[in-house]
Amino acid sequence: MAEASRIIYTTLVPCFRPTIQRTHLGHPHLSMPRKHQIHCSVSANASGTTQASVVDTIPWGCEIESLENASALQKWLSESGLPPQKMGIERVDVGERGLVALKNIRKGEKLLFVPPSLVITSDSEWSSPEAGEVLKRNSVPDWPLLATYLISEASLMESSRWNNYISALPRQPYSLLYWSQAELDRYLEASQIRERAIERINNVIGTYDDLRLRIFSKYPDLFPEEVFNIESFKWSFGILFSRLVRLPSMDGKVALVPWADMLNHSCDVETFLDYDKTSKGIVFMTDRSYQPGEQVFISYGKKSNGELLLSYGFVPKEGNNPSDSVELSLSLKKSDGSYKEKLELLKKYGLSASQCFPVQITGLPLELMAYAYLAVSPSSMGEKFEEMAAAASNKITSKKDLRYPEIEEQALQFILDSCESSISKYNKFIQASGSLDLDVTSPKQLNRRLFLKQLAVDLCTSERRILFRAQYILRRKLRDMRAGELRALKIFNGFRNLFQ
Ligand SMILES: C[S@@+](CC[C@H](N)C(=O)[O-])C[C@H]1O[C@@H](n2cnc3c(N)ncnc32)[C@H](O)[C@@H]1O
Repeated sequence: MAEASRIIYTTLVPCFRPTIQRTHLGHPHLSMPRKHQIHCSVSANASGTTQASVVDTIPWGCEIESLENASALQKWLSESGLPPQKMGIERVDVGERGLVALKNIRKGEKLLFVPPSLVITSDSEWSSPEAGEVLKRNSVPDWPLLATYLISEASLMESSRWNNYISALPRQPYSLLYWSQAELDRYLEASQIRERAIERINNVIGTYDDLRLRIFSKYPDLFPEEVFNIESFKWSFGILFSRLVRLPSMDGKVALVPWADMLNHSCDVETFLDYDKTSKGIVFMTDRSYQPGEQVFISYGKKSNGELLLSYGFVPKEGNNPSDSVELSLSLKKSDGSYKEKLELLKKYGLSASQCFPVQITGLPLELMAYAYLAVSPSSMGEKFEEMAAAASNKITSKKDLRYPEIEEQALQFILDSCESSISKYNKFIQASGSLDLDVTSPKQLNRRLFLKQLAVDLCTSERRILFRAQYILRRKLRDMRAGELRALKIFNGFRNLFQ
């Protein structure tokens, strides 16, 4: 039971991310139309690991480029209380479907006004009230509850009040949840996002297994396995990861907001969705003006390209995302005489012998420097180990800007070595990517592979760009330090000659 609730809990809690604060809710221009993708999925095998299997998709939702369901959605929304809009759903260059200005929209205007009655939250009424009761009695947290709610409502088709909304949702949301283990290994080997995707897939599988064991198996009439299975859960979690918003003015409540969730992400805007207490609706305030025909964007939050690929299945164009970062992994050396002592301190501060830190184009985080100090410090600096471990963690508020001039050069060299070993993995993948498709046997498979490969190449190129910058900064710093040391040595030798 404790293990079961841990699985549900971990599904909801983002994994440890030192330094960068992430906030809210998010394809590059690809040469390949998405409709040619084959639907391939990840499922659990007996050992709990993931494996690839080509399966039928779920029977509801639509192909994302289908505007037919989108017009039924607009009609239903306006009949259900959505006020007249200055935007309409159209096919767009960025994001396939999106909201496009129908009239001039000024900077600073509030748009949308989706009433709470049209918003899906954990408090929404269930078309099958008994099913909702069972989940609430078992204190199922918001995310798994909403995932089950979506499947329950979707399976009821026309009998659900959300039928028009669900029919317009993508049948296969774009997210790494839909990449097989082999695809993740093949295309994302160089990037730490591969581990994040595997962790997320396993969390979804774990959450489903937990619900099945604890609840669904006990109420098979309410939760039949033909409907509530790993395929439908992968779909509903894919929808949640790519569409759920956190509403700051509703105490951070998470919600699916029909209509608003047709807005695509742009790294150039900072505006996000929230509940407006005055108009009593979900709104966003434009931070630029739009002409009729222009696509209107919001921000899904300050997310790296890897995070956008993980949850939303797209990668912004290289250099377009000011919040982009790459995870650099540092590890304690097993040969270190103080390995055990250092590891224990790291654990005390929630860290491990191998730790990832987000590096941005603007520089390296202080936590990473503290970890590097700890990794290279000799046993004679034992009394400093704890402050280094503490500063490497993002859990403390104490001084993080540590400086130990006597080991600074070694620490910087240690980071540079990790950075260069990571760059060589990216180089290997990007160079090999031209030949990755030679073993494809069918045109359908070729299309999917080209599509995934393009996303992976875009991601790896943007991550490597940040590492190149870090490499440049580190090399320059080390060169300056070494030149300074040489100068100091020359001066010292000059003095010594003077006194000889
Ligand atoms: C909240 S939905 C937005 C509406 C979506 N385009 C639709 O038709 O349902 C998020 C999804 O839109 C797409 N998307 C959003 N912003 C994008 C962007 N800047 N580039 C490419 N795709 C984007 C991704 O497929 C993402 O998973």
